[in-house]
Amino acid sequence: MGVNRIDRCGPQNSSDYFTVQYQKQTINSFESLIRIQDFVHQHAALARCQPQTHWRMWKEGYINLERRWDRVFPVCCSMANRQMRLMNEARARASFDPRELTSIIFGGPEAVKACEAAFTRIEQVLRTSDLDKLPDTYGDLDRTGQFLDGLHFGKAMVAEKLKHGHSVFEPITPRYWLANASPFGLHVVMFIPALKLLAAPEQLAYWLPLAESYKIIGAYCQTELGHGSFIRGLQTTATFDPPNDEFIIHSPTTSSTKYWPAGLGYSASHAIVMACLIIENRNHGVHPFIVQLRSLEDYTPLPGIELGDIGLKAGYNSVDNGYAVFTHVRIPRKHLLARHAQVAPDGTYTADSSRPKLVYGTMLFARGQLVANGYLQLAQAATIALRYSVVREQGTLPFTSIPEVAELPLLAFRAQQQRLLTLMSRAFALMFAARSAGSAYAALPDQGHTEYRSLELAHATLAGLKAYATQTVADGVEDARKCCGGHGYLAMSGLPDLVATTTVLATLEGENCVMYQQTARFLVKCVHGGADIDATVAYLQDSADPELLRPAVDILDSGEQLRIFRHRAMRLVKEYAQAFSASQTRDGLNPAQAWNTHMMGFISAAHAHVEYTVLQSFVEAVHQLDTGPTRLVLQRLCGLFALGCIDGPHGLGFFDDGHLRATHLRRAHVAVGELLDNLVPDAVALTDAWNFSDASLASALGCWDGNVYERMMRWTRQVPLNAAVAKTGNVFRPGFEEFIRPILKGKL
Ligand SMILES: Cc1cc2nc3c(=O)[nH]c(=O)nc-3n(C[C@H](O)[C@H](O)[C@H](O)COP(=O)(O)OP(=O)(O)OC[C@H]3O[C@@H](n4cnc5c(N)ncnc54)[C@H](O)[C@@H]3O)c2cc1C
Repeated sequence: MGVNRIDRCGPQNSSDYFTVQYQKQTINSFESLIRIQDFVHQHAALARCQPQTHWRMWKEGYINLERRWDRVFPVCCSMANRQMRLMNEARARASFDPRELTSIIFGGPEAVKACEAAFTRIEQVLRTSDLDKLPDTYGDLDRTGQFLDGLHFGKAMVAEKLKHGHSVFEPITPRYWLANASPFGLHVVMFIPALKLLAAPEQLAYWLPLAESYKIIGAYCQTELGHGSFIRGLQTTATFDPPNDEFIIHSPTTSSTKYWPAGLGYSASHAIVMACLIIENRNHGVHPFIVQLRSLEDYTPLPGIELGDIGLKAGYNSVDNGYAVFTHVRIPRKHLLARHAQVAPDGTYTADSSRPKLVYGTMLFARGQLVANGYLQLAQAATIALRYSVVREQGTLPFTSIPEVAELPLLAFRAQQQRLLTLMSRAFALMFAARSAGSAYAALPDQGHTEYRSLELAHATLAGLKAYATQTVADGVEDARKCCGGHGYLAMSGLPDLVATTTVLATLEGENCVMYQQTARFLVKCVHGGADIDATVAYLQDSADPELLRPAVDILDSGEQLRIFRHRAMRLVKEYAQAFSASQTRDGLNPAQAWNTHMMGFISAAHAHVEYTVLQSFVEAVHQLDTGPTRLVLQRLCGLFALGCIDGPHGLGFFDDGHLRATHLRRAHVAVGELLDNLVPDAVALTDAWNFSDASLASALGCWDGNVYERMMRWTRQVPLNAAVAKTGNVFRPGFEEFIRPILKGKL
């Protein structure tokens, strides 16, 4: 039998928890799972467990499942249909142990365990682990329903954090969306970091404990109807009133209405409001003020403050992005966050010289969070599409007839392999790049104004990486959706949600075109920079290095690839820096005109620089691993990533100065084919390595077990429209009586 014992280990008299232990050598194959099926089934029936579908606890031949029983039961009971067998066979072809890679992704076995435990707990609270049930979010949720859903998971995230003291759900939601999707997400991602960056010590001592214990809930209130990217254009005013020792927060125009801040509609009690500081008719520029929005007793808006939700969006409807109109709202003087600028009772204004940059440090921190977590959604989309491509069989290759050969799984087609495994390679590339950039923003909230130089570097690094990462993620998620054909367009595939929640990342926390330009400005400065230029950009001064200009030899070698990427970045940055100068000296343009003339070039140059650093991080991360199958699979992904960039939409920059030639491209095509041949057997194991729970994927196409068609039909029958109509003789009465019958009867 192979099963030693099954014990309850949950709350007394509860059938929810079990410890299941199997003998070491017997649980190492699919067959051994099938053998224990009857035993497991019998015990499940005795315990009256609901059969639900989830299994991801296959470890070292010994399993100690201190987890919900429902994760074990169904796979054992029903691992019978063709799709599940295909999935199982594909999984068995892996050349490496996915748990080893999981450990690399999440930072060690203990971190993996803690993360799994957090997900298990929160999925129980949210009741999302029953995969026989159509996820609520794919039912009939209107704007209000979606917001309530957001409040539900937002509250669970807060409770999990406060009770278990971890940060798993600070940057992401239980679906791996960015925390911006929770009504309380920006409280952690922007409000608290803004306090840490902008409040004076005594202010921090007062506000931080309130915020960290959720006695207040904060929003970050910057964007207005009329201005987002151009922060100096904000119009909300904070006028100092010395006799009363107060500021008066006011929205002087319609376009100054605060519009977009997450949680501002109905969730936040307080906000950090970015407003122009006016003292005796002099505008000192945009400053941060802490403003109480609602009564902490009954949550009514305070006098002079109009608040509301901005309505349905393309995504993120779980959060109440809101608007605020301030009409002469008075706040105490000490509510100006005064770490970098102060107003004395007599109206004397003092500020650090670096204040203008530091004020926007909060956005830097938020960008860092976005870079550090955005790739997870790309990995989710690749997981769904790869798993689906393993079990969906459709058609054959040209020149074969159906009786001759069985239909092929989608992943047998080269195009599908290349598209999806390239997406997988990009998810890893972004992950390693995020890690390398991590140190740039991790320390930000605690930095003082003395670190201005490192702030400038962090700003330039994160701006470009934010743009690169978010575009890669959004494009990739959309391609994964397309790779799933019609079913990928169904909400229940999980992909439309991923598309909606990632497409916006190009816009929020700094629009991507604007971000690339900020990096470009820094790079241009570095070309002419002094001796203390940072190591990450020092190559821009290497013009005399003949090594950089040497024609490419073996583009399959990672060292050579790095050189090629560096060459492209250096050439583009210098070329546009020179063009920028020439437009001024030769053509008489002023700097703004010259910049505008070459804007697209600067964006390409910044993109090339970021892509070089991303590849650099990937190559370095692979080199640091011990030799073995896991390193080999990552090395192949790294190669696929690099060659995919050369052959991608931005690849022209490698060729247009003749550094790479058509022969290189042909060589790259052959090499990509070889890499794919080696990677396809590892496709499912790569998806497993990310360790996404089925509930977090919420996808009928992408579950671990491969049971796609049965799950799709089970969920489809539960679609509220179908469930309701089933009760009325399977006729949609209102539709039939009012619209269909008149047509049929000619009574229009
Ligand atoms: C889901 C979501 C959540 C948000 N949450 C918050 C929040 O919590 N708090 C908050 O304060 N705000 C929030 N925002 C607002 C967000 O920060 C802004 O929308 C964002 O910064 C983009 O600014 P914008 O809307 O002014 O775009 P615009 O600047 O108007 O951009 C429009 C177009 O103009 C181009 N453009 C603009 N300037 C330049 C330039 N200098 N050079 C070249 N091209 C340019 C852009 O590339 C873009 O193509 C949120 C927005 C969204 C969508």
